[in-house]
Amino acid sequence: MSTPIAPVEQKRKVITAIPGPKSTQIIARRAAAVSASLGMSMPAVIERAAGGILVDVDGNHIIDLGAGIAVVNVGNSAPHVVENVQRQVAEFTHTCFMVAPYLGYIEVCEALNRLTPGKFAKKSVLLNSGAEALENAVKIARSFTKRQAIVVFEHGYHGRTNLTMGMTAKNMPYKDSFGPFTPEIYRMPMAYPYRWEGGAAACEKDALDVVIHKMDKEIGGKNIAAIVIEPIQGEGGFIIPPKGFMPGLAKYAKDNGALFIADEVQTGFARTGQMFASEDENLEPDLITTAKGIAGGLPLAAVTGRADVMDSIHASGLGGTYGGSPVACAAALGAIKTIEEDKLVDRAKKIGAIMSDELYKMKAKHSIIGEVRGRGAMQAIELVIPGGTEPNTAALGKIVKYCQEKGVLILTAGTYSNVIRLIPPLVIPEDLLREGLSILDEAITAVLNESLVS
Ligand SMILES: Cc1ncc(COP(=O)(O)O)c(CNCCCC(=O)O)c1O
Repeated sequence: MSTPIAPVEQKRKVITAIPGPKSTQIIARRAAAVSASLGMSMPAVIERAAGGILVDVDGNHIIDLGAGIAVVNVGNSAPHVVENVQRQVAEFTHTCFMVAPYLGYIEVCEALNRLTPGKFAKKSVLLNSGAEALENAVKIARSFTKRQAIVVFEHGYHGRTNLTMGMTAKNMPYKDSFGPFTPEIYRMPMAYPYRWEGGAAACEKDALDVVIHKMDKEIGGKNIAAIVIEPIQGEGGFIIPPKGFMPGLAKYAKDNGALFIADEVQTGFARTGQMFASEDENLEPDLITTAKGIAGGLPLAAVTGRADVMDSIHASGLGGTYGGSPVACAAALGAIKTIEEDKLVDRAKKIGAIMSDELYKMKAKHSIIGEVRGRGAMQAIELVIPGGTEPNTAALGKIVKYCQEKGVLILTAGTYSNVIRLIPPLVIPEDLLREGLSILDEAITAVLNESLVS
């Protein structure tokens, strides 16, 4: 057993500039060794992390409001995850589940089949990344329905592989120069209340009809293999469709012999204050894709859905070398145990209420905030030029930089690069969360004052 390591103090500490001297040296090595294409939201090289804190190599303690893009919902190095992984990695690391099976993979599938919405028999297949889960969900849908058309939505994000780039809406940075993309992907308007012509009421009244009309006239319902949508669009900017939109799409799919696929890669595993966001309107998707929060930081993803659908694929039509690796499965069982034991679904609700309250207070003070939106521990503000709805991308960068310099990591999103999203670990202590939010408020004030001065 490895030697115990000191706990991470849950306190923000900024003892050097960020990046500090050691980070600066390592980042220079990063520049020399790593493709310049890779992003770097926070210029701080991390050496420890737990709870709501990231510790960099210079000893700075940074408040983490990003959770590695909604991955470490249970926190970095969560005890059950560490314990399971240490045991598993010492027992065996890989057999390839298609070659020689192992219990952990089966137990993760049993948990997914139990935890996902749907009062029908379910089965699962495990993969390595969200994009791979989407790839497999589309394969399964096309094979089951014997159809090809895949319906996706504006502002949607589904991955960076060729198929999932085609499904993803935003060109830069995800798609530009990487085409051609696979055919038979059809993008529909998204029910985006804040930016719908006529506003939220018109969106609730008209969006579903607009989409159904387009699917009927431009694709033909009988040609659709699947409708794929995120219950809350993540990279697109935490866009929440009005009530009725998702159920309406699910009904259309059912009425036309297509599958309804919920992409819960970012919304899944307690993030939204429910185990899965699909529960919010009692959706029972034919297939659900999951990843991110599933395994406490280890790479794992899944497609879970109707057993008749999952069993319709010819022998060995699904597979891959590493999918559902024993170590990732051990981590997932630890993460799921943590979510259930520590009641992180309820915790996400509490975190969401705190963040939403504070964001609305900020909105009352700052006209730069066009909208506050979110569900559970998945909250966002959309930044606009005061007095209108024009996206305010310039302010976004300045606010993020200010927060970074104060030792707070926040992430951005949005088709127009004007959304600040808050997706902290669900185990973040309340005082740290509130401190991080207060620094965000301070950042907005500072940027606004600067713009008034400059
Ligand atoms: C809904 C939804 N589906 C699919 C995916 C893809 O999951 P992978 O594990 O990144 O492949 C995501 C990943 N989102 C973060 C992408 C980060 C980046 O690449 O810049 C998602 O949010």
